[in-house]
Amino acid sequence: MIEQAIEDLHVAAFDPMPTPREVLDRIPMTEAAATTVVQGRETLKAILDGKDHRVFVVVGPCSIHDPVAGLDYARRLKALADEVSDTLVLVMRVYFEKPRTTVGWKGYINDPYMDDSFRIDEGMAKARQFLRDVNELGLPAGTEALDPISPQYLGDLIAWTAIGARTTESQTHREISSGLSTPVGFKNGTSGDLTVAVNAILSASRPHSFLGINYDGGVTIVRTTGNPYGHVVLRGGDGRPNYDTVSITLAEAALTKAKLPANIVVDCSHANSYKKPELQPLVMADVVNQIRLGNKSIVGTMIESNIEAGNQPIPADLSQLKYGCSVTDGCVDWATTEKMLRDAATLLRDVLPSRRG
Ligand SMILES: O=C[C@H](O)[C@H](O)COP(=O)(O)O
Ligand SMILES: C=C(OP(=O)(O)O)C(=O)O
Repeated sequence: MIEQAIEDLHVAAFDPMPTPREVLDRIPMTEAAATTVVQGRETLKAILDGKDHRVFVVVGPCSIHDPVAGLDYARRLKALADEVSDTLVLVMRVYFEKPRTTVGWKGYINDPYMDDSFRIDEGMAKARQFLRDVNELGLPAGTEALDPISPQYLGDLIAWTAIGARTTESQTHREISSGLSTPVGFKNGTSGDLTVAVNAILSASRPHSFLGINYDGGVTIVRTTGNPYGHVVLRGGDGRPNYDTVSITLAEAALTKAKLPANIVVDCSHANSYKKPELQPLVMADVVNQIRLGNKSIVGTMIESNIEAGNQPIPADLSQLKYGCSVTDGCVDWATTEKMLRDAATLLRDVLPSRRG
């Protein structure tokens, strides 16, 4: 028998991970959190069905790295959500998994201590705790589904899911989406290609059978029924925005041709603002203006926002981290966020009720 190893040549270790059931038992759903999740999902579905005239806004940090600052942000957002609730439905961006262009910190689940210790076991529990805390405030949460196993640990606390620009074309992510309990926004590709997002909605709306794990961590064949609440998220690409009226009209046409509802979310960040956070208010204002001028397809927007503006590199000495400032993409600060949302609510208040018929 050949003596040379032929398997796991590039694997350093297989470390244990608690099962979803163990984590759910440790951090169980509460009545208050469940109410927020259910109401959040139902409201978003009603908006996508054209039955609720409001616009939803997925707003919050590019990534969560400090739960204390994250909850500070969530409390502010909840107060603002109540203030604008006749016009806007605010969903907090609670992103724990970052898809990197090459390499970099991959988020709070992957490396919760930001020291390359990669304690995914602890990160998952901390992420669940944070999500439960946010929901208990009465604020629904939106996240990016990146890892195919994570939804088993966190999915019950999520009201809206994004599939990112780097994974919209991935069959695995389309399969997962077909079984998710939330509406799913598919980003256009990083090149700006919208076809991948339209194809993703079509794929995710159908039943799939694929490999996954159950709550006890056993390998299973997951059989899904299909998700009817897929929609596109325009985030720009290839160095060009795609929130202008021409791009929106082309997106509407692409959805109609695919016999899909013309439901569009505009991401004010990423390539739509050339990754310059200070440009996000211009994108938001433009989108609000389009709605005021009669647009019927824009159902939501996304804003990357934090307590402090901009972003910071992760320092070797973590005590040097600036409180409430992003360690991934740059964000608008809290004062700007309040202004963006209050202005939008004021400008949309009169036009929304008659908008979607
Ligand atoms: O929103 C987050 C980032 O744009 C995404 O994770 C890619 O980041 P990167 O290009 O810095 O790796
Ligand atoms: C990674 C993100 O966006 P995109 O997939 O559009 O790059 C994000 O919103 O964090």
